[in-house]
Amino acid sequence: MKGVDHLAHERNKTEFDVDAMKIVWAGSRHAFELSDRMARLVASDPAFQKDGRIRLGRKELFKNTLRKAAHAWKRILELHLTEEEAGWLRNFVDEPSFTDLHWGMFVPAIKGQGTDEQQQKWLPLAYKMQIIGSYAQTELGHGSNVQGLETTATFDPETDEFVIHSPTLTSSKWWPGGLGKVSTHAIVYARLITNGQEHGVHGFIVQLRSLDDHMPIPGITIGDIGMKFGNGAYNTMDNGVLTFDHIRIPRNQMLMRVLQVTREGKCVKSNVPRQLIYGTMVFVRQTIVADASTALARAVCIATRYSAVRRQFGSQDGGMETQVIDYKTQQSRLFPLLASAYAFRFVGEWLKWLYTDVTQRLQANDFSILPEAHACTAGLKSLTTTATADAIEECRKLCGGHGYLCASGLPELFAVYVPACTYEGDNVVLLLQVARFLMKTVSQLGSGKKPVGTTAYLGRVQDLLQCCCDVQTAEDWLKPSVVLEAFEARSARMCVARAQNLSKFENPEDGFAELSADLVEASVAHCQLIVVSKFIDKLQQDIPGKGVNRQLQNLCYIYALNLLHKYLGDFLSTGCITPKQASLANDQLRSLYSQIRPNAIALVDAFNYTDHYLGSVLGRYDGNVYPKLYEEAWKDPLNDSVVPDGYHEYIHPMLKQQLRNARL
Ligand SMILES: CC/C=C\C/C=C\C/C=C\C/C=C\C/C=C\C/C=C\CC/C=C/C(=O)SCCNC(=O)CCNC(=O)[C@H](O)C(C)(C)COP(=O)(O)OP(=O)(O)OC[C@H]1O[C@@H](n2cnc3c(N)ncnc32)[C@H](O)[C@@H]1OP(=O)(O)O
Ligand SMILES: Cc1cc2nc3c(=O)[nH]c(=O)nc-3n(C[C@H](O)[C@H](O)[C@H](O)COP(=O)(O)OP(=O)(O)OC[C@H]3O[C@@H](n4cnc5c(N)ncnc54)[C@H](O)[C@@H]3O)c2cc1C
Repeated sequence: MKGVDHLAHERNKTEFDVDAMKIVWAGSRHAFELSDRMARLVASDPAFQKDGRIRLGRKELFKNTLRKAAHAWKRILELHLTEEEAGWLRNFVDEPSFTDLHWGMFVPAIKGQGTDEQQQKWLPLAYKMQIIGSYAQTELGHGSNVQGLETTATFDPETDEFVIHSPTLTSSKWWPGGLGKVSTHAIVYARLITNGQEHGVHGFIVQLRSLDDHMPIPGITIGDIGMKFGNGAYNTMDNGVLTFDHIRIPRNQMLMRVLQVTREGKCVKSNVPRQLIYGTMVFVRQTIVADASTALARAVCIATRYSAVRRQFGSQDGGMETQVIDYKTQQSRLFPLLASAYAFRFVGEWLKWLYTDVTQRLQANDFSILPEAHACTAGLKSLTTTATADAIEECRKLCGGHGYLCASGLPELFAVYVPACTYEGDNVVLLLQVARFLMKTVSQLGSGKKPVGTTAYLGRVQDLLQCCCDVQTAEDWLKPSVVLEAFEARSARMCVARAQNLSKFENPEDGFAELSADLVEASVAHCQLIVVSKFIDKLQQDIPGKGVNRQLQNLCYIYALNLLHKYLGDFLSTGCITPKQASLANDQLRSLYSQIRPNAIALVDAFNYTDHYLGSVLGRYDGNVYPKLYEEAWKDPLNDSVVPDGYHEYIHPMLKQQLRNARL
């Protein structure tokens, strides 16, 4: 059987309506149709082809990215695409570039932190790309500790200007994407100083380069910080270094939604909380969660299709060998990742809803759920990006040797994805933020303050500390209430135990530092509970399509029970479940793998990825892996000549030398 036939045969086994699942995956029919149209538009345009990207040198690679970004903008204007359509188009171009920062951080920062007048002035310029913006927060010396940033913005009342200055080497802005070679402007985060007094870190709109000849504004030193991990990958981005030598900007270029500086240099607080200065990060972290499911789904799609095509061992009577997807070990590694892709999709959908809700409340001066929004975006960003980065590497291994070839698409996907564990907040630092939120919530339980939202379960802490898991058979693990209670009890018990340990310290900050590794574990448990509970919520919705809900149920329980298996130590040590119940969960997991198996290919087809977007010979929709892999090898520049360049200089003399030695 050829690879092509393998996948056709697999698709015949499907037990659910794949087109209906495509809509579930996309979020709505509208989102499906729009993303499908944009994916095809990009895939059919030769200007967006990606072949050979990994072989380009840095300069060529970067210029190629500039060309694609310009072409994308041209098509957006020609086709009068909406903002939503344009976003999808850029996504399918599939190449990190300065436009990510412009649309993803510069524009949102002005929207979130700018006053109405500032928005009216700057947004039209940004929307028409008459200016290109970056987000310059991190410095050489500080990234995580935002309050430790050193760049200063000193108000000069004589000229009604701020003087932006880099007082030390470590105050150099370092990392901002799009900054190195492209951006004309940036939101620069700096310590505000007025009348000799410091007022914390704020954002300022600063012009960096001339709009006529692109030269840096006098007093600004700017460049790229150098090559990053992997070929192609994130090297299409010009992450930059930037220093200021007393650069003057008008007073009205400080983003003043949170704090206004008057003509006299007086600081006037508005009614919005200071934390809103961090609002852009909350927004981006939320988008990163949605993107995690996309990246994970790509890797899983490649590994699943290839696992159905690949055969090793097991031939009987000269018959065909076993498809590697039929090995239980392969299933136990692959199917939880497939389930995670769906789980992250749905939690991403929910997080988007939460973000929209918070934004609307903020507009109505209701700031009550800002701490929860911060904890959820920080925690879920950390959980989903860590899991996705690990999963991409696991998918590479699931594809055996061929997974290591760039033609598999996995090395580049890994290299481009892995910094997501660091940018927008180091994943451990973010989990510590969640831990602070959880410990605060637990400490307030005695005062009668009822926790709401994702921490509502902590309001039932007494019950959860005593509850006994009610599982007697493997089938009992398919009850949503049972699974939910196990995850809630585990998280509640871990939080309470950490809070009790913290209370033994005289100084809470000392305790927090000493127990930080344990606290991070409690944060992970809490975030996993959120993902499980949002998946279960999804199952309660009316989901149309033959067999679709059944598949989602299977995936949901695979996600939950695999976590239970992986974090068994937590569940057993907190006494939420017994070893016997854990063993039943494992039995159920194996049964679920068997049920998912015939649907695996259709479940990845539901992601609706074009071959262009996947960029993988192993993950091709038609399964025609071997002929294409063979063809691909001959495209390598090393194969341009039969005898390699360097033969006469290095190989031939060596061989001759050996011959001479042999004769001696
Ligand atoms: C083959 C494939 C090829 C190509 C592929 C193509 C495409 C790529 C594919 C995949 C890529 C995937 C996704 C890409 C999508 C987007 C990303 C694009 C680009 C990335 C650009 C990156 C940008 C950046 O990194 S910008 C810099 C980000 N920096 C950080 O995140 C810094 C982290 N630090 C902090 O956030 C904080 O300072 C802190 C850690 C929270 C520390 O604060 P601390 O408590 O010490 O002190 P504070 O006084 O500051 O805070 C006290 C108080 O405030 C509350 N708080 C803190 N933060 C927030 C917040 N954000 N919102 C609300 N409240 C907040 C905190 O809880 C305290 O509250 P209490 O006082 O009540 O306790
Ligand atoms: C590809 C990429 C793109 C980026 N783009 C941008 C951008 O556009 N704009 C921008 O402003 N920035 C950008 N950044 C910077 C990024 O936001 C920071 O690198 C990130 O926030 C981490 O900060 P850091 O580098 O200071 O790490 P550090 O904080 O120095 O982390 C080093 C180690 O210390 C640990 N650590 C730090 N603090 C604590 C603590 N309190 N407790 C326990 N452990 C701790 C961390 O877990 C980590 O293991 C980008 C970074 C990358 C890699």
